[in-house]
Amino acid sequence: MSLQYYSWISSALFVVAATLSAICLIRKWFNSATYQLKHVPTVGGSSGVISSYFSALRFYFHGHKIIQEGYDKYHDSVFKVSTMSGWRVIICGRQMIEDVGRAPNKSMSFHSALTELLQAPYTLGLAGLTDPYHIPFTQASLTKRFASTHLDIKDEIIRPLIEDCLEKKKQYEEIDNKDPKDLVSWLVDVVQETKRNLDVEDLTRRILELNFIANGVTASILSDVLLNLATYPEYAAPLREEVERIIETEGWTKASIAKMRKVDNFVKETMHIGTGNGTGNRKLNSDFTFTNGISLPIGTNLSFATRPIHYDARHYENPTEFQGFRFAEMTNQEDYDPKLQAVSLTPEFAIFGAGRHACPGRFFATYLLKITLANIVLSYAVAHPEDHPHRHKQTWFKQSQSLTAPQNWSSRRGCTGCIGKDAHYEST
Ligand code: HEM
Repeated sequence: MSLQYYSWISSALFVVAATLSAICLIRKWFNSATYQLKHVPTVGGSSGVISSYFSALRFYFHGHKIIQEGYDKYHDSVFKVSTMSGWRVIICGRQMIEDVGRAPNKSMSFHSALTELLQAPYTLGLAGLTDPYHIPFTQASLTKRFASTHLDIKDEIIRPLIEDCLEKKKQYEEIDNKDPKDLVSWLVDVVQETKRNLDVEDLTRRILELNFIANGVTASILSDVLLNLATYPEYAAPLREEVERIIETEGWTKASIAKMRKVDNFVKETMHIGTGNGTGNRKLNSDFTFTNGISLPIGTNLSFATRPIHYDARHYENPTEFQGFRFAEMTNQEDYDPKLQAVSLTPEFAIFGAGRHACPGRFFATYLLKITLANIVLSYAVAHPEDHPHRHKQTWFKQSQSLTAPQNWSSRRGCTGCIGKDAHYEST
């Protein structure tokens, strides 16, 4: 064959390879999240293929400002931010939050979102997310039983405790029908009732997972409650008066704690004003269209703009000012409106998420926070140390902050890096 013929063949092969590569690239581009989310406005930088990585770097340290900036522009809608693991769509509007709350698991998944966020295969393990039988337990059994048993719940669990529990359980069953009051025994009950395999390592992971979900955030909020009590000592007397009045007639019961509306309010306002942005995480299992017509493609990661929602003057008067009895004062009724209680879910108070995956531990958590605050106001005067009378500023990482103190306070006392009594929260 002639040289000319070989040259023709290689040119033809080159053209075919180049065409196929171009088709693959074009297909990849049309399937990419960047293309599929092109109708969702980008905030915090550009949406270019390379430049979005610079935006993602910026998001690490200015995530809260970027989310506030997006909310200010699109407070009834959505926007997207770039993160190192891809685009995250931030949900702002009331109706859209309700849509997320109502969406079935086949449309959007809380557990897939968590698997990715927490890198579950390397941290908690996947079993707890693929067969989460301990989650409904948190809702039903824990909420029903916590009033009589919350003090018995152990902080730390590692394997001998489970084995000990199994042994005790055997004895209880043999002796009488006594209902043991600890988390391990309750979970063992669920495993046995549902005829699952009793795998000690798997149980240990689930207990650690529940501890991880439950303890950190509750302890953070308790610290924040105490810091607010120290920063605003004028609330101590009315709180103490309420606790004394109620326990004098009713004692320390679940029902008497429920009647402490000022205590409930102080805890709720602490959560309202001290929150970060990390709630309402979902990953779409299929394309999803919100009731306002906005569509998002399968695979999209979502979160709520929790903090800007809490700081929105359309929802709350002077939203960035700490008002310890804000919610009780929103109604003049004698009975505290149940919708205003700390455990209630509304799109304007999104710290516990929304809908079917809203925090099932919130009844237990707020009960613990309230009973602890009630005890503390009776027995202690809480104050900042004399040599450091202000709160420290908070550090942010991506959209989250530790809940122990808010950031960006402007102290009128002029202590740089600290938070004064007269300070106001700033929205950015
Ligand atoms: C004040 C403290 C707490 C806060 C602010 C909080 C917040 C949250 C949030 C935002 C979610 C996700 C909801 C959503 O995306 O719609 C969640 C889920 C969850 N929380 Fe909490 N939580 C707290 C305490 C607790 C406690 C004490 C427990 C257990 C005793 C608990 C157990 C859970 C569980 C099991 C889930 C997963 C629900 C599911 O898979 O459907 N939480 N929590």
